[in-house]
Amino acid sequence: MISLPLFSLLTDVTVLAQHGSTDVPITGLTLDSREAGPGVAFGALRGTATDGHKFIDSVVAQGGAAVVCEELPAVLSPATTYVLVENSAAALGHMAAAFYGHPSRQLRLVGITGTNGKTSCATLLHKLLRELGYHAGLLSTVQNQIDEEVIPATHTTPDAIRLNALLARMVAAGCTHACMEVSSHAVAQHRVTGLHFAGGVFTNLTHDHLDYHGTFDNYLKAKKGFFDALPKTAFALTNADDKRGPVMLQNTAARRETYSLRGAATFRAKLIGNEVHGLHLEIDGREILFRLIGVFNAYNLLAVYGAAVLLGEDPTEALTILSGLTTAPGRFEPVVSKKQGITGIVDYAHTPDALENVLQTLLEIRQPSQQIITVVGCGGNRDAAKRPIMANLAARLSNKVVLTADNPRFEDPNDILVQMQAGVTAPDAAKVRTIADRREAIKTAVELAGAHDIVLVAGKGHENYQEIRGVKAPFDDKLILTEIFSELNK
Ligand SMILES: CC(=O)N[C@H]1[C@@H](OP(=O)(O)OP(=O)(O)OC[C@H]2O[C@@H](n3ccc(=O)[nH]c3=O)[C@H](O)[C@@H]2O)O[C@H](CO)[C@@H](O)[C@@H]1O[C@H](C)C(=O)N[C@@H](C)C(=O)N[C@H](CCC(=O)O)C(=O)O
Repeated sequence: MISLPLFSLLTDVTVLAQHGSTDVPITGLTLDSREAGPGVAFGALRGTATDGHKFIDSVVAQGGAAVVCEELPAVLSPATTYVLVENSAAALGHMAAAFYGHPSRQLRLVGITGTNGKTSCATLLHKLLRELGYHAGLLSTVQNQIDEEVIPATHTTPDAIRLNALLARMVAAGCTHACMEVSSHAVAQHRVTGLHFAGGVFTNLTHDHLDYHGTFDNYLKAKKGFFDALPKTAFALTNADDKRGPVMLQNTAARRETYSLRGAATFRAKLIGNEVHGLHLEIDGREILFRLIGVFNAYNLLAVYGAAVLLGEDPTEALTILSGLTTAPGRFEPVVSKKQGITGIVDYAHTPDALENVLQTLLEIRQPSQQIITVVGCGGNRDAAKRPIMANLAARLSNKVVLTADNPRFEDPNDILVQMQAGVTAPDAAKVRTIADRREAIKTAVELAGAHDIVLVAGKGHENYQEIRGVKAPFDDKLILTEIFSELNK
């Protein structure tokens, strides 16, 4: 069991005031009062739904050893140490890193941020490092991994305590490298504060999460905050073809590097072919055939290749391994019905940009006679502004569309569908139907498809549940598509 004096966790924290001894031994950290008890230090965070400061008294009543807060309670207990800081979340980031022995300093940690491509890049880089012979960890939306061991993920980027605990497990398992997704929520909530990165990668930035960040500018600043905090020993690798790529490199102390499919950059690729069986790229003068499909994956491959080279890996070896890799679960995953000749594609695309990318890719690689039938919904209690945009895109870029429910959460799926439909303009309206039941929607799409057509089921990708009114019921697009194909084959 870890037991460290409180003062040793505060080395990187600016303490404004303290009440009680910082010699007190700390055996655990928490940001949730319900987990507090003797030996535990509680960080009072100002959340989105409530203010953690409300729970300080209950932490004291439970025997909590210390409280880190931005505002002291009116009455202080002599049995608890209070540490006043400007930002509890940032302080907790530093404390969590110190509590677990700064595991990120013992790893070559690469953080990947951007609206789309984070999971694919993190997963591909992890696979590449493993194939190169390293012990490596992965923190992603789909799953966390220590070498082959899979640890379920609850967040894209876990909170600072869980994050450092996982990194410490990686170090204990002998990992030398780790790849992680860095979400904008994580940056804004200081989940990555206190981590030492060997490199940061930016993929792209488009409309998402405005429900949380309020404005696009705030969203951009959250992403940029990650690059601003990189140390000068790190590399900052950005997509030069994305409008916001250059912004990420401003004011960072890290070494600035770029990748591009269009112009001058540290890592350059030329698209030679983009077909159903894979991509044909020329990278740094070498022609390579990859198993991954679509221009968006050309960007992902280039980002991962760049990161590997910046980590000191041999370019030829990195490209040779990358050429054989496939993508992350739920990313452009094919489910083929041989009997009917229909190709199902399950993809996590749940943002306008990602949906457009997938549909553009399908338009590029399909045969002229193949129709595209898209099934898509939008999540409840999340960014409502994207709903009409996604329906509009689906209708414009598909031959037929079935709008359906995603994870409705606490919203009525029919209300979400009405908001989606509002984005469909007159000539496309005839292509669109709405079926709130997602299974029925997928079945209808398959019935609408003729031999050799493509059915795209977008939005949920690897998820194996559908979240309705706080309950996660089993639901797996890939499984359901497979079942529907075999039912029709009977
Ligand atoms: C909107 C959001 O980001 N919420 C995150 C946030 O919770 P919150 O601010 O809502 O917490 P709150 O309920 O207001 O409570 C405030 C504080 O009081 C504490 N509390 C609360 C009740 C109590 O009895 N005692 C107590 O101490 C809470 O532990 C918290 O520290 O801080 C929590 C602790 O870190 C997170 O678990 C929680 O993630 C929620 C579950 C979530 O769904 N987050 C999503 C939106 C998210 O973070 N997504 C990104 C990826 C996005 C993407 O790219 O797709 C991710 O990195 O996963």
